[in-house]
Amino acid sequence: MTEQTQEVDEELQWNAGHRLTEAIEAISVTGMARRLPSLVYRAFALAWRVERRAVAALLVCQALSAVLGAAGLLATTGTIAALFSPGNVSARVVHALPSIALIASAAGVRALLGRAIWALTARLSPRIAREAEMTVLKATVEAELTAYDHAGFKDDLEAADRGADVCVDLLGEAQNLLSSAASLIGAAGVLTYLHPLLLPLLLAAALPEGIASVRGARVQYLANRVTMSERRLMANLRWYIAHAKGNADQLRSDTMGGFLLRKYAAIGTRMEKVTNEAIWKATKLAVVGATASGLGSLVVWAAMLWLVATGRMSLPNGGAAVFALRTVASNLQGIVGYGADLFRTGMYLDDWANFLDLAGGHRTQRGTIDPGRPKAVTVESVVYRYPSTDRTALDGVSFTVNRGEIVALVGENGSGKTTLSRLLSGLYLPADGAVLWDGQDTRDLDPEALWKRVAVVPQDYARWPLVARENIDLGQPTPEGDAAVLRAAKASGADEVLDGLRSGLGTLLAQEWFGGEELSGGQWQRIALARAFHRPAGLLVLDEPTAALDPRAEHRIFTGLREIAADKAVVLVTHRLTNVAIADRIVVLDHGQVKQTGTFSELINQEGLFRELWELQNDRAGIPDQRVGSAIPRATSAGSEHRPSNSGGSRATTAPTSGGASAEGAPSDPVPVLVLDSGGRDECSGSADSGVSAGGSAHEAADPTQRTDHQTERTAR
Ligand SMILES: Nc1ncnc2c1ncn2[C@@H]1O[C@H](COP(=O)(O)OP(=O)(O)OP(=O)(O)O)[C@@H](O)[C@H]1O
Repeated sequence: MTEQTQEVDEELQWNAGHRLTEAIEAISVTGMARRLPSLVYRAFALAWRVERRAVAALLVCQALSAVLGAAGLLATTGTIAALFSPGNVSARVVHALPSIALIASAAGVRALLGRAIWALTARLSPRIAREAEMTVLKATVEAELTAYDHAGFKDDLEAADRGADVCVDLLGEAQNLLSSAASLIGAAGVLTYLHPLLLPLLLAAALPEGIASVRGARVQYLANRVTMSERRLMANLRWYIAHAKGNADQLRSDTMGGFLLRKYAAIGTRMEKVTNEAIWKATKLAVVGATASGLGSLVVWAAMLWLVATGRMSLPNGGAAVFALRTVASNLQGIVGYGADLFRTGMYLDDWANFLDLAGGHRTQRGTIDPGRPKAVTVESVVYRYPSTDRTALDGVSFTVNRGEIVALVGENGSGKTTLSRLLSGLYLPADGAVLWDGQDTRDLDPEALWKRVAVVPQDYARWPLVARENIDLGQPTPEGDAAVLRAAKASGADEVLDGLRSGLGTLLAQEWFGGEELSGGQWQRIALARAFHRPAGLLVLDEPTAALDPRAEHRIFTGLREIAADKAVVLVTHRLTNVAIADRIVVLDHGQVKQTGTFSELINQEGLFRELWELQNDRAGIPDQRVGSAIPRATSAGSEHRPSNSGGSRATTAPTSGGASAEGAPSDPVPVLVLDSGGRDECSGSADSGVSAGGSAHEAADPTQRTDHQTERTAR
């Protein structure tokens, strides 16, 4: 058995916030109780940010309700005392009437206040939650891109989302706790007045249940936090299994369904185990707490009976104490229950607050200089390492791209091209060395101002669920409005896409949304290019900008690129080496280091990685149909000059040969090619050697370097 097969497969898992879990485990029950006032304060502070008047009204209603509660209880005592006093019954009832009237009016006004409190809380709660969500979103948008490469960032983000969600309960719980506490204070005062022994006894009786509730809340929160990573993983898998439209075909054709469902079920089982353990633990705590408190209550009632029986408390006071005891007990229970709820909510709220701090840790804290459109962007001995790995993605890279120039980045997979393009466009900051925009370090530049000067077409461009216009102007129209959008669309070939849309620029590009239209991969890439051309940028970064384009569209991009580059610095990342011939300079990367720099003709004429890659790209000796290879300009023949004119992309000048033999001289079967026009019609059929393309150009059909990788591969098959 090889060493490799002995290794255990890594489990699919996200990074749980262990440090947070440990911190929570360390919190004592008294510590937790001490936190409650600060949580109440936090809830009201959040509400205050949302609507001050409503909060003020809420507090006034609560204070009034508490005062009326205490007054009602005192009146109860007065009523009982009057009823138990000596004299005839009617005189006693008359004597009790004012107290009874007070009890009734206090209860009525309290009921009204209760409705007002409910309405105010219901009005404020969703707004608090939205405010909390907005804060999370804002912190996320303001975080450095590299935050997403940090282990645990997304977990923390999800916890923060959850924290924002529970904010909807926060005010209700805080206000319930507050009102229980206010009523308790009134009732406790009355109880102490009736006999000082009763209140401490009652508090002692309620304590076990309180402790158990808070501990139970902690147990449940911890389980929730621990399983959060799993839940996120399940949500991701769900997306891959059911929602990802792009995967749906492969899931079926690769018969992956069963395998992924088993993975999904396994995570669910793992999660259930943790949840069940937590439920069991919380239930045990609750039972122990309730039993202890129940026994405590027995002691309290026994004590009261003893006080009355031994004459230490009068009978009327004993009657009033029954009411007071019940009120205090129910308020205590309210405090325990709402306190535990609030404590749990508070833990989620901590996640929210911690995320804001963490995002603060990643928040873009750079300079404030507005760089303007750069004349030159220089990479100076740049080193970059992704946070999750010790490997160096870029190691001492240096070069300059000037306005009006096109610099191509070339290299094998993983050599650092995309990373470098992100550093150039200020999305990442180097660990060492510097990226200079007209001599100014990107660390010192205002990131927003910098990004306004950059247009990037990344490998994975966003397919925003917006209308076509917004997908091109990105919600940032220029004073020219649609004219500028259409000009950009024309430059990228997206004008043809727009022509086919039901409502032109106003068409919603999201099929899954009612009424939306769906574009093909290449059509989306044209839109992504139009986006970049529309931006008033000084630096244009194109990362495999034509990977999904058909030969005609790709030709259009490369013939127009020089014109677009006239007033911009352009960085082009591509594996299709024919296309890099347009560049003024080519930087060849290998394992994060610059291996070669030069023009196309310089590099093609010297031994080195570039020439090696070029030859490999053009070598189709292993492909049975040698006719495909025969149309490719060979490195040896390209040695003199393969750079096309500035106005155009390279075109094959060699007509495809007919027939053909493999490298070994064996005859090969012609490869059938089916050519469809844009309407899906079978325009013409033939073999690869027929030299006919969708556009009818023999040149384009014959030159595989003008095709997408996908097309080339299909033709080869
Ligand atoms: N988010 C990330 N976290 C950790 N490592 C990363 C991350 N993105 C890229 N890398 C690593 O950085 C190195 C350079 O990656 P990069 O994407 O820049 O290469 P590339 O030249 O653009 O590759 P390709 O030609 O495949 O697009 C690789 O080793 C890759 O594994």
